[in-house]
Amino acid sequence: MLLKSPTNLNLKDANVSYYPKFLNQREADAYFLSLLKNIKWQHDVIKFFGKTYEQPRLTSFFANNGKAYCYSNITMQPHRFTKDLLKIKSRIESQFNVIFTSCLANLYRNGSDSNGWHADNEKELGLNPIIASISLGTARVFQLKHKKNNLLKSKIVLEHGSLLLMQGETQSNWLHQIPKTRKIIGKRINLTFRYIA
Ligand SMILES: O=C(O)CCC(=O)C(=O)O
Ligand SMILES: [Fe+2]
Repeated sequence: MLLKSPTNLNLKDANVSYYPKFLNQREADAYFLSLLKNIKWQHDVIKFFGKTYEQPRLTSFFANNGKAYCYSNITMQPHRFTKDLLKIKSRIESQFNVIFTSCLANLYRNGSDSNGWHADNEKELGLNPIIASISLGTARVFQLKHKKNNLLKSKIVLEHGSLLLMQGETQSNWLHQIPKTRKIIGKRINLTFRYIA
C-alpha cells in the first residue's frame, strides 16, 4: 500500500512526521467503535508532591512481553494485545520496518480531558525511541515546545485515522501535550505504539 506523502514538521533537534489518512475512513470508523467498546478503560490516580489527582483521561496498556510501563508514579500492568491492536501494530511495523512491543491507549472523553506537557523519555524506552501515534475520533490539537528554546513551538491537528511518528532526538529535546479545549467535542482515542525492552 502506498502512503500519501507525510508532512514533516521540520523541527530543530527532532524528527516528527504526520501521515493523514494512514487508516482510511471506513477502517478508522470501525477501529474507533471497536476499541471504545472492547478496551478495558481505566481511570488512574497519579501522585504528585504527595497529592493525588485523577488523570484527565482514561487509559489502558498492552504488551506482548509482559513488561509493565511506569510513568508519573503509575505502574501499568499490560493486557494482551487485542486483535484490532495487533492489526494496527502490524500495519505500522511493515510500513516503517520497525517493531513495537507495547501500546498505551488513551481515551479523551471530551474537551476537559487532556494530556499535560511531557516527553516520553522513560528509561525503558531507550535512547531516541520511535513512537507511533494513531488518532481516532474527534480531532485534537497536539502542541510541541522545545525544552531549552522557548521560541521554538509547533502544533498540528491530529485527525481521525492519522499517524504521527516521533523519532530521533524528539523526546530528548521537545515536550508535547494535548491541551484542554472549551469547545463541546466528542471522544478521541489515541494509541501510542512503543518498544519497551
Ligand atoms: O493523545 C495524544 O495524541 C498524545 C498521547 C501521548 O503523548 C502519550 O500517551 O504519551
Ligand atoms: Fe507522549
